[in-house]
Amino acid sequence: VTTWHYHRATEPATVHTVTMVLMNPVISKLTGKLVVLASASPRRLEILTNVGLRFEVVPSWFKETLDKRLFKTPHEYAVETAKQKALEVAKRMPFKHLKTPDIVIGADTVVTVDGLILEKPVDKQDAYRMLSRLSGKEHSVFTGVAIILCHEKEVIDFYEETKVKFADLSDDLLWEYINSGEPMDKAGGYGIQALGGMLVEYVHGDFLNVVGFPLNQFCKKLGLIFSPPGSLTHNSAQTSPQGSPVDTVPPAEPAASSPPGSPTHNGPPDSQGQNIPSASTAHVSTHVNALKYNVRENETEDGKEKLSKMIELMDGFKASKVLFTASKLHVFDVLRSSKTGELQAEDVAQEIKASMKGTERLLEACVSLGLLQRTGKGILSQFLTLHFLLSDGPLSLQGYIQHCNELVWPLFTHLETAVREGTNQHEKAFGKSSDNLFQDAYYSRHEVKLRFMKAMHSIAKVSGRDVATAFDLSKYKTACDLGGCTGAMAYEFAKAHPGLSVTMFDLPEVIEMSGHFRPHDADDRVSFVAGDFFKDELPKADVYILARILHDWSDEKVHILLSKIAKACNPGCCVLVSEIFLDEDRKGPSRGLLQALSMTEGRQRSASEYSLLLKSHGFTTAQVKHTHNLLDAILCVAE
Ligand SMILES: Cc1cn([C@@H]2O[C@H](COP(=O)(O)OP(=O)(O)OP(=O)(O)O)[C@@H](O)[C@H]2O)c(=O)[nH]c1=O
Repeated sequence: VTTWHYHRATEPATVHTVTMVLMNPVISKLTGKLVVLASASPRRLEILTNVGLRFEVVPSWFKETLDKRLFKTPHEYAVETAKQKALEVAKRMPFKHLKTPDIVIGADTVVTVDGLILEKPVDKQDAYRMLSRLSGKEHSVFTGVAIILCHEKEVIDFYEETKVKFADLSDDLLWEYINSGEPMDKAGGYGIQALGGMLVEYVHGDFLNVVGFPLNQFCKKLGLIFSPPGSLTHNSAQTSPQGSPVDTVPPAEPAASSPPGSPTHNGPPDSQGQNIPSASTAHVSTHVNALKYNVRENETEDGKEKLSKMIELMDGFKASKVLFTASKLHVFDVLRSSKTGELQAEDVAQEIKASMKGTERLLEACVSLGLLQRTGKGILSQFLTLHFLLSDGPLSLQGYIQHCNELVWPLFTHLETAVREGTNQHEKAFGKSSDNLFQDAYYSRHEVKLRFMKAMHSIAKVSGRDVATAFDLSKYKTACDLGGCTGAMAYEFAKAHPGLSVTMFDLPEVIEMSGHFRPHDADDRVSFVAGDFFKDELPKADVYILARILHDWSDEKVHILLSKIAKACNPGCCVLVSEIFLDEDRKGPSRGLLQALSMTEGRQRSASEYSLLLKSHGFTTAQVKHTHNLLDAILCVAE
């Protein structure tokens, strides 16, 4: 066990330290607490020492092996790594060192360029590859920081970005620099604080962040945590870009959502018989223990921003219903069909057969929400949203909007009961229970079935291209879209991959109606096969597509389906799962988490959870793609 104690005696002068402490009341708040820096970086030690912080150094044993592909952004990767480094030390200390720290600080610095994350070079050649990539370009340095409050079981995390531009560097200069030995223990292969400073043309942002620790933001965060009530001096620190400044985490649970390769944190209890918090089981608290409520808080910019967020949330349901109603009454179609694309409120009222007063209010609300535009002469459709709002057209979301209005809205009116009982509220909302969601709720009556299919069709149309082009599938000849509904996704795959024939497989009653949705120029490489993917034999294919399927089912049912696919697959064949991927810490996206509230037996999962489910059936994750569209995608190959 390596523990380095930092001794005050090594400081140059006591007077100097006292001045520091006085200058920084935040740092002095930590006096008397056992603060641990979970880092072997001499630069972090120096930065924190220089401001008078007293701490112990216990380098983390956490290996930086998280799968980078599972993170949407480099800073999420850096923050998660910092969190894992700090958690490892927080868990180990009570056992190996027989003391529980008050605070553990972890950090991780990465350099990003050309969409790549660069960490410490493994050898000289690697350093050369990194530095020559950085030559003549601007790059970003992200440091993720995690502060663990061990007794409160809270993790505060944040990151800082600094932009650095390198001059054009000759090979001779690069090799001379590499041979100095400086690059080897530094992210991106350089040290801006030493010889590496000579490579730099400019720095935008916090210099110390590049060196390895964003001191300024760190102090602001400490201010947020330790300021006494009534003092606003430190409460103005910016909120973590990760979300709320402090997230409360409960005692550790099995790390179901940990990315592959990350350790689980359901370790043994600490000396007080409590578990150290685990970052992988994110539980959100709206109440921040460490921040006492301050009545004048809403006078600050931050307070005002939070108030407007609250107002937005309180009114959110009204805004949704305005969109649903305007869409159902065909307001957008009516505006489009007018010769000028512009109408007076009374013309709209007449066309949609509604009262003048009601129509006027609806149109005004639509203008305020950015759905319509008011001109000198009347009301106009917003060009940018129009193609989503019309009832026809390639990118129409009308089907999904109406599904939200007719099915999801009634379910959400029973949310309280759904939360209390943990069950779906179909019976309360629609007067009948649904044991089999698809047979009983979605595909029961003709019009309900059509509405559900229109909803799935619009999602597939809007997201299909991004999903179909997410991965290179050129080596595959056949694909099977399981539960492909109207075939919209299958047609997108056929369009994106000229060498691919796609079988659309769905229940007979769905296939029967899919003709309504067939495009005029239907590609004959798409064929339709009827069957139940839980009961019937699956068509043979090189690629199995599961778009918006798995979230509807429990892990148990998912395993049944995946084992059938695994049996049908030859080595090298693959499964492409397309869903909303939850962030690894389950803090977002809210679109996915809100959808989960009206789910029946299914659940929303992160990319690594899908990856683990597939791994247990012999599929290795090849790539993950966050599309920034309605659905993300993961490609897993049979071993
Ligand atoms: C860009 C840059 C980086 N660094 C050092 O690069 C390491 C990053 O690696 P890490 O994984 O974040 O930390 P580590 O050194 O492995 O320590 P640990 O916290 O124990 O993981 C840290 O040292 C930083 O100072 C510099 O010293 N100067 C610079 O200009």
